[in-house]
Parts: sequence; C-alpha cells; structure tokens
Amino acid sequence: MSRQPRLPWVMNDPLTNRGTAFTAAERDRLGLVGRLPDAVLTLDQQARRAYEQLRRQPDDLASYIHLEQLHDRNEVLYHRLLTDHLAELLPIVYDPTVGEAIKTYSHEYRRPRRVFLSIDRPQDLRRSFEELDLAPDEVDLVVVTDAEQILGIGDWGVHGIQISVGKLAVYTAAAGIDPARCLPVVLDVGTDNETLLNDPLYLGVRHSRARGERYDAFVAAYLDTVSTLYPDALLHFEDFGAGNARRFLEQYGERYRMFNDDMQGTGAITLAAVRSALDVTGVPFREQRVVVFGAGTAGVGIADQLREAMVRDGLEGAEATRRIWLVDRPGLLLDGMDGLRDYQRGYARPREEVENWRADGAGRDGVDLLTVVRNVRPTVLIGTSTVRGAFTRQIVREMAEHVERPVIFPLSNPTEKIEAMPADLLRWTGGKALTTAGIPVDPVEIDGVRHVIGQANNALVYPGLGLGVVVSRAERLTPGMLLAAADAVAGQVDGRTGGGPGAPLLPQVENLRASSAAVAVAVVRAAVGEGVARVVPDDVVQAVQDAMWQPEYGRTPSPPG
Ligand SMILES: NC(=O)C1=CN([C@@H]2O[C@H](COP(=O)(O)OP(=O)(O)OC[C@H]3O[C@@H](n4cnc5c(N)ncnc54)[C@H](O)[C@@H]3O)[C@@H](O)[C@H]2O)C=CC1
Ligand SMILES: CC(=O)C(=O)O
Ligand SMILES: [Mg+2]
Repeated sequence: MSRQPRLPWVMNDPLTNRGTAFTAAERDRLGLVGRLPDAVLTLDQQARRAYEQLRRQPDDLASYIHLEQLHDRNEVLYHRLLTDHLAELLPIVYDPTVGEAIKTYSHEYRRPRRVFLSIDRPQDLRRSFEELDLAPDEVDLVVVTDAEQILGIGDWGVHGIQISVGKLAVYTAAAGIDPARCLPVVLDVGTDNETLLNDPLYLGVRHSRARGERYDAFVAAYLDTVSTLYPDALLHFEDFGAGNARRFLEQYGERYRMFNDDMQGTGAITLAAVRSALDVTGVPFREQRVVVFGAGTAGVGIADQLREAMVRDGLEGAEATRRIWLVDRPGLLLDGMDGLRDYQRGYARPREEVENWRADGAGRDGVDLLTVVRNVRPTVLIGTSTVRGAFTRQIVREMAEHVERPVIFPLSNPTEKIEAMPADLLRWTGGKALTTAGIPVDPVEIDGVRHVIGQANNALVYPGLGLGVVVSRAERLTPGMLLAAADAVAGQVDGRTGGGPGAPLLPQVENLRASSAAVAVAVVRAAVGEGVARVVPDDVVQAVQDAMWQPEYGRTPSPPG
C-alpha cells in the first residue's frame, strides 16, 4: 500500500498555500484535516502576525531571510505584507539589503525559487521551463540575470538569482503583476569571483565565467526558448556586464519583447528626475551641460536618454552629444584613448578641448573629475561609478560656484557604493543641490527647510512599464513607450514650484502603486499610438486597474490534474 507522508500539494506550493486561513470546508476538501491548528485566521490576522515576527528580527539581513521564507510558504501573505508596508520593506526585499543577501546566498540558502540554467547543461535549458508546466499564455514576465554586474557589487554567479527574485517582488508590490505569471531566472555561466570559486558551499557551476561564442550561444538559446514557450512575456534583462547588456539589446531588441532595466529603466527614471529638477531651475534641456561619472551600462544608458531629451528640445544630434562629458577610470573619455568601449566612443571628447585645461590639473595621466567640473561647469552631475565618496566636498563646491542649483544624482547602489550621501550634497551647497539617490535616504533639514529625497532607482519606473506592456500586449518596447513612462513619473511630481522648497524630485515610494498605475496608463497609450499594441483597451485607466493583481485569497485552489 502506498503511503503519502508529504504535506498535501496545496500547502507545499506557496502560490496556493493559505496556512491557517484555510477554512474548515477547504481543509475537508483538500486533504488538510488534522494538518493545521483549529483556528481559522483572516489574511489580516495572518499579516499582523507575520509583521510582528518580522519586527523581532535583529537586522536587515535577518529580515530579508525571514521574508524570503514567508515568500516560499505563502505568496499572498508575503505580498500582502509588502503592499501594506511598501516603503519600509522595499529596502529589505530590494535595494540595498538584497545586495547583502546576494553575497551570502550559498550560506543562507533555504529553498530554490524557479529557474536555474547552467551553461554546462545546455541540453536542459528547454526542459527547465517545460517542466514548470505553464501554458504559453500563462507567463507575463521573465526576469533574467547572468550576475556579472549585480547592482554595484560585481560578479556573484548563481547568487544572482536573488536579484531576479527581488526585481519581480517589486513588479508585484508596485504594479500588481501577478506573481504566478512571473519567472525569475539566472543564467549560471560560471563566475570570476574567486571567493565563490573557493567556497566549498558555493552552489553555482564551479569554473570561471564563460565568454565568447559559448556564452553568446547560451544567451541566444535562452531567448529563443523563452520567446517560443511564452510568446506574450516581457523579457527583462538585469545586471549583465557592461558591453553585454548593450550588445544584446542592440542585437535582439527588435526581434524580441525585450527590456534592459539597467540601461532603459535607469535612463527613464533619471530623465524623469532631471525633468523635475529643470522645472525648478527653469533652464531648458538644450542648455544643460551633463557630466556622467562611471560610463558603463547605466551611465551610458542615462547619457543616451538625456541626449535624446536635448534633441527633442531642439538641438541637432551632434550638438546634444557635445553637451555630455563621460568620465570613467582613465578620467575624461577622449578621442583615440586606449580601451574605449564601442558604446563610449560616440561621447569621447576631442583632445584639443582639454589642451588649455593642463594648468588645472589635466596631466598626462588623464583628466580627473575635479578638473572636468572646473572646466565644463556642469549643470547636471550623475554618478554611476560604484565609487563611494567620489563626489567630494571640493568637487561639489566647485560645481556650486558656477551654477545656482546644481543637479547632482549619486545613483550607485548599494549604500557602500554611493558617490556621496544627499545629506552631504545639501550641506556642502547650503541646501542648493537638487538631488536624489539610488537608495532610499531619510529627509535632511538645512536652514529650517526639510529636504525630502526622491529615490532615483529604476524600481520607480520598470513596474509600471511592465504593467503597460502586459495590458497592451505590446509586440515590442519602443523608445516612445520609455519616454511616456519617464514623462508619467515626472508628471507625478508638482514640479517643485507647486511642491515648495525641499520637495522631492520623484514620487514617494509610499505612492508607488498609484504612480506605477499612471506609468502603465501612459505606456499603454504610447504602445497604441505607436501601433505596437496587440490589445487596445476602450478604457485604458480601467484596464490597468483591472489587470493589477491584489494580494487576496481568491477562489479555493483545486487539486492538479
Ligand atoms: N539607481 C539606479 O536605478 C541604478 C543604479 N545603478 C548603479 O550604477 C552603478 C554602475 O552600474 P552599471 O552601469 O551596471 O555597472 P558598469 O560596470 O557597467 O559601469 C560602471 C562604470 O564605472 C566605471 N568605474 C569604476 N571605477 C571607476 C573609477 N574609479 N572612476 C571612474 N569610473 C569608474 C567602470 O569602469 C564602468 O565603466 C552600480 O552601482 C549600480 O548599482 C545601475 C542601474 C540602476
Ligand atoms: C537598481 C539597479 O538596477 C542596479 O543598481 O543595478
Ligand atoms: Mg540593475
């Protein structure tokens, strides 16, 4: 006689489990008699208990682990908690704590979440999805990383699965993307992180990072497989290394419904924040001088979006490019420099430009950021370098000498990588700086004015963008849809003239659900306008509301088969 010692399927699957909220009738029907204590709790009561347990965790990493365990037990309850305490919990399940969690993944490992693809087992790629048993129309979103540049903390191999998980948690919490219709994926292609390779508990494939043809073929096979199996899904790329991110978007962006968050999402949120800042300064885009420190995936993605904004504001392409200066490890990027990456080349400055800067410190070893700021007199300074403290007091004061309201965005994540804390930027400029940061930071009081700092993190834009794609079933993600998303984010802010001194440049995380819905509406309209929508809702606002999944127990799950 066969025995079934395991818990019934319904409690093992976090998408169907309700724990103590199963009613007596459900317990009877689903084989749960005697499996649960007598009381039947409401979701509210469960959420209260879960929150109390969370509050007892000693630190952020412990809170992250606690929340992930809940995520693995009961998705509705997990998302209910996240939705109820969004501003408090986003920094735990996402940036910055997710960075800590990624570093310790092999040691803190409890349960796997979804799809691990090993470059050493390419024959398993298709099967790894097929055995999930999802129909072609049952997947809205697939977030994939190869973990080469996780946030600003570098190469973390298979640990990168948690950035895919974290990004998806935000999609659901912020924009109500149904968690049952999402897949987090890691392409485990090896790692160059020697700490991991030498750790006996490391869970990924134990060799250096595959590159070249083998790697490219694996990514191509991934794209072919997911787009065939799930033809409606948005294929989100996250935290690939500099170069690969852009290369894949350029190579495949026309063929697949693809989105690179670090380039396009970051570009869009930064554009929104600059737009809000310019509402305060009153100086148009075409007159900006932009210095980007850290010319990688995010930095050049931002440069591209700001350049486009200047073109829309009346400049020729070449004129707009001339208003952007990129600074990277060798200093200001100059024509003919050794090691210039192809995506940086278009922004490299003519060497003649810096000839007269020599006296200011532009030596043979390159032109450093201070010298660039002194000579360029930027109106906007962006940090995407991963270099903590790179925006020194001297550099910031120098910038503030030449411009009334310096716009300074230190965007590197997590906290240990930020170019300057907004509180310092405000102090050093007597409250004049218009600033945001990639991480959440507390308000700062300067001379009696309370400055609320918006979070310039792509999390403020990609959830709404994704929802817009889901609702419109757009064939592609177009530049017009990205621009609409940025405009919709900026439109949530009172242009500070309305908001008053110290008001944030971006919508507050507390309002993220409303803001994401507004972004989705704008994205659907843009998709329709550009002719890429496969669904054209009569009432876009209502269609977006209707599409937002709510963390509630719906119909009783029925047994499979
Ligand atoms: N706030 C947001 O929404 C986002 C923030 N980021 C942050 O931006 C940072 C960069 O990310 P990615 O662009 O993906 O990485 P990346 O590796 O593509 O780019 C980093 C760039 O900074 C340069 N760099 C490193 N050290 C430098 C130094 N000492 N001086 C000048 N340049 C230096 C590198 O050479 C590289 O070009 C990370 O901290 C990441 O968290 C990235 C995406 C979104
Ligand atoms: C926010 C984000 O995507 C990053 O830091 O990579
Ligand atoms: Mg990223």
